[in-house]
Amino acid sequence: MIMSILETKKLSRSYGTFKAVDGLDLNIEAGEIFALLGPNGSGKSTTIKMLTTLLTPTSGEAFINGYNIKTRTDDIRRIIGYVPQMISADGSLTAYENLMLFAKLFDIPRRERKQRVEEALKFMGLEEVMYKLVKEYSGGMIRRLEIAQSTIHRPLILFLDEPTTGLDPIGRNVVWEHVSALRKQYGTTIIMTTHLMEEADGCDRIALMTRGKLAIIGSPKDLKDSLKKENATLEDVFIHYTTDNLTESGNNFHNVSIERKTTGRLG
Ligand SMILES: Nc1ncnc2c1ncn2[C@@H]1O[C@H](COP(=O)(O)OP(=O)(O)OP(=O)(O)O)[C@@H](O)[C@H]1O
Repeated sequence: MIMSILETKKLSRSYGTFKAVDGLDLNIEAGEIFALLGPNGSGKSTTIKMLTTLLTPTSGEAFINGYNIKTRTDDIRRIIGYVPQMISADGSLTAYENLMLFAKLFDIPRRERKQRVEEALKFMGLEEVMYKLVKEYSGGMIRRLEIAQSTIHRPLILFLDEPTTGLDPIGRNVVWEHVSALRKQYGTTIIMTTHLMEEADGCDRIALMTRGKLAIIGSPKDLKDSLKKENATLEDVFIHYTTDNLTESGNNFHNVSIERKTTGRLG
């Protein structure tokens, strides 16, 4: 039997009476590159925050490497890395100094720190700029530094919240290459949120969320095949599963047709 490295059972989180994540069931295998996809406000970041122990679930359960996220937060923090949406590197320090801070934070033994920091910077392609101030870095370089920071302790799972937002296609590709290399070299499981179909298409599996619930889960091919439409794209999948049924929305067919007739008369 293949062991899941991450499992959630009816995982839920409410803000007041609003259910941001509503009964999420997920199983993620070790070494997968897994994407959480969905419209703004569908609950992706809330899910990541619960799984990284930053937010307590309202109900349901989740296990990471067998540890319960409610009771084993310290154990979980030791085996995960997290790159949030917001910038987490200090611009007034060099990359080397930023990474040294994280090496101390993660209790890397003093005698190993220098070597581990240099290795991590090299792995992310930053060895030539490691003594430059981070405020002089491009967006892509900052992202790679943040990934180096969050993986200095060689976590089993790396969580990335929209890792390539705001980057140009070249910066995006470089970040993506380095993320893939982490999986290849260290077997790191990667769980990311993204709004980019192209990025999701490169993942092993995708969980498409809408209104806090799982709409569909599977490989990019499974998702496209589910539409039973020739040459379906992930964008088609996204629209199909996340756009409100016309009869459910305020702008239903009846309203739209009345509006169009009125527009026609005005024209
Ligand atoms: N601290 C909070 N208090 C109240 N509501 C919140 C809070 N954080 C998130 N929400 C709401 O919960 C819902 C889910 O938010 P979340 O940030 O998880 O969505 P998301 O899918 O990550 O969105 P985006 O793609 O825009 O990052 C949204 O409606 C959001 O407004």
